[in-house]
Amino acid sequence: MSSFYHSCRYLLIPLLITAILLGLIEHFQEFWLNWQKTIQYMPYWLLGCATIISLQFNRSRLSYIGVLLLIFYVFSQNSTFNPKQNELILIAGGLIITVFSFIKDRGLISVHSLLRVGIILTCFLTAYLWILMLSSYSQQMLTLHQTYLPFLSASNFSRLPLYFIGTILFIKLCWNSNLLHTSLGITFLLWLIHFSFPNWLPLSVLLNMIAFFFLATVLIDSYFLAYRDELTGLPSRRALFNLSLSLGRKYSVAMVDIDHFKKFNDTYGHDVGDQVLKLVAAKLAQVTGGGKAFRYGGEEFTIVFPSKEIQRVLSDLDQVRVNIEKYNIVLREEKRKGKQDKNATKKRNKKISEKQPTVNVTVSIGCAQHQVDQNFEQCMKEADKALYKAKDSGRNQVCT
Ligand SMILES: Nc1nc2c(ncn2[C@@H]2O[C@H](COP(=O)(O)OP(=O)(O)OP(=O)(O)O)[C@@H](O)[C@H]2O)c(=O)[nH]1
Repeated sequence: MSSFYHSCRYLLIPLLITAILLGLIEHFQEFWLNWQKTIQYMPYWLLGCATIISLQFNRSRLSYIGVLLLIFYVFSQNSTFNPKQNELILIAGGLIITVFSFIKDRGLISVHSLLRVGIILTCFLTAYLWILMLSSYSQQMLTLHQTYLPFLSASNFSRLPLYFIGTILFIKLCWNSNLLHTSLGITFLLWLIHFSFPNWLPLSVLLNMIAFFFLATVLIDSYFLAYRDELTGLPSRRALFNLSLSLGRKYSVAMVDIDHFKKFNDTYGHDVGDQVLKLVAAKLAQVTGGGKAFRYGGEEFTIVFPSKEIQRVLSDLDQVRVNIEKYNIVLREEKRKGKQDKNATKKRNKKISEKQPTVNVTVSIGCAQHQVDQNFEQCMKEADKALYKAKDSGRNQVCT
């Protein structure tokens, strides 16, 4: 369920937005056609900005593609391509986008830049060789086409490598969906649309859309970097203090701490400890009663109940405590050592999956209600005192 939610958030929703945007742009064509001159200049600015900002935020793949799209746009404004050149650019572009979805972001001025330039040239060379093969061995290709893929039109057959890599890119997006990959997928889609339906929407409009997605990716990613905890996915301490500014007079705060977590780490290792932190975070995120969970730091979490008195949240907190206590955590061994340990890890994994050992953790919770003349930090301190009380009284309980 959570992976479906993840796919929806990072893949299906942006794809839906793209489809809606395309529909709206087409529907309101007569309005924006009056602005066509301005729209024609916009890709220079928008793509230029997207390229520079992506670079600033270490999203060099978007910068590379932004620069290539700008170069293509400049050329297409000043000259026309013949059909073979068109096919070459289409296939090479598709290849570059797909390969870029498999490599990592690196600084622009580094040894990796040479590799990226090499990749771009190789993609052009591969597309060129395919086009050359189509024309040099036209008879053999025609036989191949008619024997194995007769349902494809001649133009679709010549784009076969593109459809093949498009499928690979789509599988990659489903497998490992994040905003950057989705942005690359949408670029691929709009690229294909431009070459398949050249008279549908002007290139400038499609490039403006791509620039919009690049900018949105960088901005949303930076927001998550600033306000989300990377390990657990919960909002971070910064997000907690942001929320505190918008709280009214009535609210309750709970501090949650995993019991004997040091011992747990020492027994099972830091990687398993991380797994447990993620699972506890997932349970805390499901707290009822309108509570919002945050990772405060280390193995400590905070839950804020806006507009709630303490008496109304204690049962919700106790329920979440029981949920965590009852949850059987299946231990999964993670790859945490070098290659030499691979075989040993495989053996361990096999053993674990045979026996499926499980562990349980408990949490202690301290809760306080905001008092008049108290600020947020003071209220948290009260919750922290209650947490110590819960620890001193034997742990695995909620105290006020
Ligand atoms: N795996 C993992 N461990 C962490 C992380 N952050 C903090 N810890 C560990 O959490 C443990 C906290 O231990 P303590 O503060 O001594 O408390 P405790 O063992 O939970 O004991 P009580 O709170 O008294 O029940 C330390 O061992 C930290 O190394 C993290 O991100 N991942």
